[in-house]
Amino acid sequence: MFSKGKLVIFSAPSGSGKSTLVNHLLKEYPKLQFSISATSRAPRGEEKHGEHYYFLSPEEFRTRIEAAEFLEWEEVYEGTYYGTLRSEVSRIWDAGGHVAFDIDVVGGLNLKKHFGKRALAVYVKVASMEILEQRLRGRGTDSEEKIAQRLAKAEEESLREPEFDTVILNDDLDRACTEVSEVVGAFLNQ
Ligand SMILES: Nc1nc2c(ncn2[C@@H]2O[C@H](COP(=O)(O)OP(=O)(O)O)[C@@H](O)[C@H]2O)c(=O)[nH]1
Ligand SMILES: Nc1ncnc2c1ncn2[C@@H]1O[C@H](COP(=O)(O)OP(=O)(O)O)[C@@H](O)[C@H]1O
Repeated sequence: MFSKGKLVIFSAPSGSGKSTLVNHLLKEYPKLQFSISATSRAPRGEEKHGEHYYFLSPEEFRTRIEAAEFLEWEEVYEGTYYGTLRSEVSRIWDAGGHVAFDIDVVGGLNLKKHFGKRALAVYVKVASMEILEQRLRGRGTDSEEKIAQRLAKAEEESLREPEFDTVILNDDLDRACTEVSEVVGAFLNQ
């Protein structure tokens, strides 16, 4: 286990555009496959178990923590767990792929520490908190309370930007997609 493949970690405050950029990359690099996180939050809209997340009850999540099934996990928002299952990385590597993660800043830096040079840690940045707020509202998936929670967390997360290998400014989407493809392509080919 864990003897092959690379890892590309995308972290940023919620609403910065991680999912948008990761989805673009997954189409461009077929060997790059998405690590499906586990969460104890409820599915939103069209989200499906085993595709967007593994949706677990808080009890099941805690049982799996006890069983050491997670590479990293966190209570990202009060009462809501998120984590990366060890089995996700082995599933993708065993199939000959590279792993792409869309996770929060603390989780991303923990994975980078764990995997070292085998991993590229990318921080996705927006030009201002106002733009972040506009994107969170524009996405139309979160209540006012959830938006406030995410903005409060964003302030803290942005302080850790210097710890990442690469920073991508997601202002113009086409330009950010091109930049991210170049950076990730170079890493996967090296
Ligand atoms: N540590 C950690 N954070 C995660 C994981 N999966 C998702 N997250 C983060 O949890 C936060 C909430 O995710 P989600 O509710 O899907 O919301 P969104 O980022 O607003 O789309 C985001 O910052 C995600 O990046 C994981 O496996 N581990
Ligand atoms: N460069 C961009 N310009 C304008 N809107 C964007 C851009 N990138 C992403 N968005 C939009 O912003 C919202 C948040 O993006 P998303 O990828 O869900 O963020 P994250 O995964 O980081 O929470 C979505 O509605 C998305 O379509």
